[in-house]
Amino acid sequence: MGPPENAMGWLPAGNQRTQETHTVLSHPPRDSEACFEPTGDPFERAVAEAWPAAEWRDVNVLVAVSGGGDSLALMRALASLARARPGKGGLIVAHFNHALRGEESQGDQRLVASLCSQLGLPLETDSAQGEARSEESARDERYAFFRAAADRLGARFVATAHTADDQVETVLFRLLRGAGLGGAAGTPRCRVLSPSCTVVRPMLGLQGADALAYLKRLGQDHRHDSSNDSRHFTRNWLRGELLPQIRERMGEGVDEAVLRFAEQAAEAQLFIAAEAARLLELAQMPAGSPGAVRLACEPLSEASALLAREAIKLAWRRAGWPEGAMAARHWAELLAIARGDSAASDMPGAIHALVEGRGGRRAMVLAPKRGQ
Ligand SMILES: Nc1ncnc2c1ncn2[C@@H]1O[C@H](COP(=O)(O)OP(=O)(O)OP(=O)(O)O)[C@@H](O)[C@H]1O
Repeated sequence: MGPPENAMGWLPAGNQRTQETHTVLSHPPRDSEACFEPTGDPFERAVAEAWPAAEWRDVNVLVAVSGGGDSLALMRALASLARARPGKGGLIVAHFNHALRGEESQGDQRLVASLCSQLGLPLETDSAQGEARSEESARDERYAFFRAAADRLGARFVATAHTADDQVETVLFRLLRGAGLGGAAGTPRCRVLSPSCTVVRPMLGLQGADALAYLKRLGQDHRHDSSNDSRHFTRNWLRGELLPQIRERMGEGVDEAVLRFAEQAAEAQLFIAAEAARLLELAQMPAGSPGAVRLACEPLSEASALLAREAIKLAWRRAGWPEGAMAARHWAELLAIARGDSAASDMPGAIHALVEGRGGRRAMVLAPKRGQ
């Protein structure tokens, strides 16, 4: 589906109401000149530099707005930039009400809705059906909502307001929990959400303090998420207690140091991924039976352990087998089997590994166990 268009570049009238749980409110811009006058504000310039308007003004963009300071700043900046540089696309605000904080969650939604109405931006919302079991499941629900909304509204991008502060927290948090190089690379600037939609994070290089200063200049209120004050969740403790202590002890430069490390990790990860894909091309053989994966052992034995392990992981991922149950020792075991250092065995996730052939013609076959 191409991006819907109408005279203003917003949604066609027929798209304004599509599902019971979704609402798209299209308001005539009230006091629009005051709202949209490009201010030449440094924050807007920084957002424009990170994500040039030429990349998004001719397509529909969902702006993910929670009601907190970062995402309201992104919404205001993109709205101002869109006004300064009109195109064929439109901004649509997307808010997911997790309904985890009672009246506070309703207040978040009201603030987002009222700002949409003030700026003349369409709003797409949905609410959680039950209480999310974990932060992960809440996030999954939110991204499922973004995916469905982007698909239905023909949005090419979902823009989120992750900042450099979020990135520092994410990288430290993952390292402390035992991330590999990929995890240490942090949140990517872009990621594919669906075949037709990409998540972009134009504020990854900006700080939350810049966003708040911008809102202050605009006289724009924002919401405070009281659950962030609780130290119950490790991530909040890291943000609220550990990081301030680290900064006090080691200076503000620690943030830069963590971000530089994350960038290097991302670069290294990209390089390794490309090399692993090349190695897999050499190793992959016709599977023989449906759902199975057959890999020639020779190229895997000759390559470095790092690349061979990554090639096996890639084959596993491409087969669509779950990675959750695979710990580092399981990947190491598969590698040892491929290299002839260990006998074939059962892997978690109901996959069986066996070795066929001899010498230079050995192949490792991975296949779901019978009856699974
Ligand atoms: N309820 C929400 N509705 C719409 N957008 C949201 C909502 N919550 C978060 N977002 C978007 O996601 C961004 C990051 O939010 P937050 O840091 O809370 O998410 P996270 O779960 O830590 O990260 P991730 O989105 O990578 O999983 C926000 O700045 C905003 O753009």
